[in-house]
Amino acid sequence: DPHEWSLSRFEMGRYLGNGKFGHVYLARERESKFIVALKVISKRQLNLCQLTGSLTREVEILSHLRHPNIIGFYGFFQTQKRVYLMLEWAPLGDLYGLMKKQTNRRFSEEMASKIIYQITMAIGYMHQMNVIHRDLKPENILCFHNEIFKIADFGWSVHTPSNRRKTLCGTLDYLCPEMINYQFHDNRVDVWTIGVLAYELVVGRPPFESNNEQDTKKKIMNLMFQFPNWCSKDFLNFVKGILQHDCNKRPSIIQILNHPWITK
Ligand SMILES: CC[C@@H](NC(=O)c1cc2[nH]nc(NC(=O)c3ccc(N4CCN(C)CC4)cc3)c2s1)c1ccccc1
Repeated sequence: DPHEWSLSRFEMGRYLGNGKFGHVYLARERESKFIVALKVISKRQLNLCQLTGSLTREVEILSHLRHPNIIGFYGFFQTQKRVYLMLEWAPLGDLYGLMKKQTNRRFSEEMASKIIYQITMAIGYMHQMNVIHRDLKPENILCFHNEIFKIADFGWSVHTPSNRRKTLCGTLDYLCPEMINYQFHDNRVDVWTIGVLAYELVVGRPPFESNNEQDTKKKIMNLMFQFPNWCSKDFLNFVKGILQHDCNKRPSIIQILNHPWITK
């Protein structure tokens, strides 16, 4: 581009919302009139929480990922105090807001299945690029016209070494299962979240929801969740297949995409 990106090249629009370490605004590039979502992150807050690394990783990851169900990233610029990410504009807001507007504040199984299909395609692409998202939830999925949905906010994503498991210590041979669960992230964490997301979109609340963290953790560790009686057999089978403690028993991305609840 003829000259550097800077804030002066944009007309700032309305405030759209906020996330962990920043806010997002609508903005229009003056010459081209191109609309973007400008994500503004304060460096001070990042430094305070030693999270500059996660922003660098987010920019690094976003600039390498290109997929129809991952939010577009056009570049970034910074001032003394802030970093600005130029992101694709999603006109219908996030999936959490859209879900709350549905009848009974939840989606039909048919609609939820379409959403899960698109998100799973994006996750599968990310895993091929050795990236795990780690923070999949309705608030981090943005909505477009024609029932298109895209993953946003890679603030907690990391690169995984391809197929090798990252542990903090020693070889896997001597680690007991619960230690393993807490000692490394591999891309099956995203598979688990696809199951949680599917449940929330269809039922209207997450499977292990409780009013305090301990109870939620207890429900997760003991796999305590039920389905309302109106859920289909395929749906029960889909979610139960994914929400398994032993990550080796969880389906692969391909198996998820070929499940009857997705393909029918
Ligand atoms: C997903 C969180 C993440 N967000 C992004 O990266 C985001 C990137 C990006 N692109 N377009 C967006 N659109 C909106 O935020 C939006 C919000 C509400 C809207 N409506 C309200 C309801 N109305 C009926 C229709 C219009 C429409 C668009 C967002 S958010 C983030 C993370 C950290 C800091 C800031 C933002």
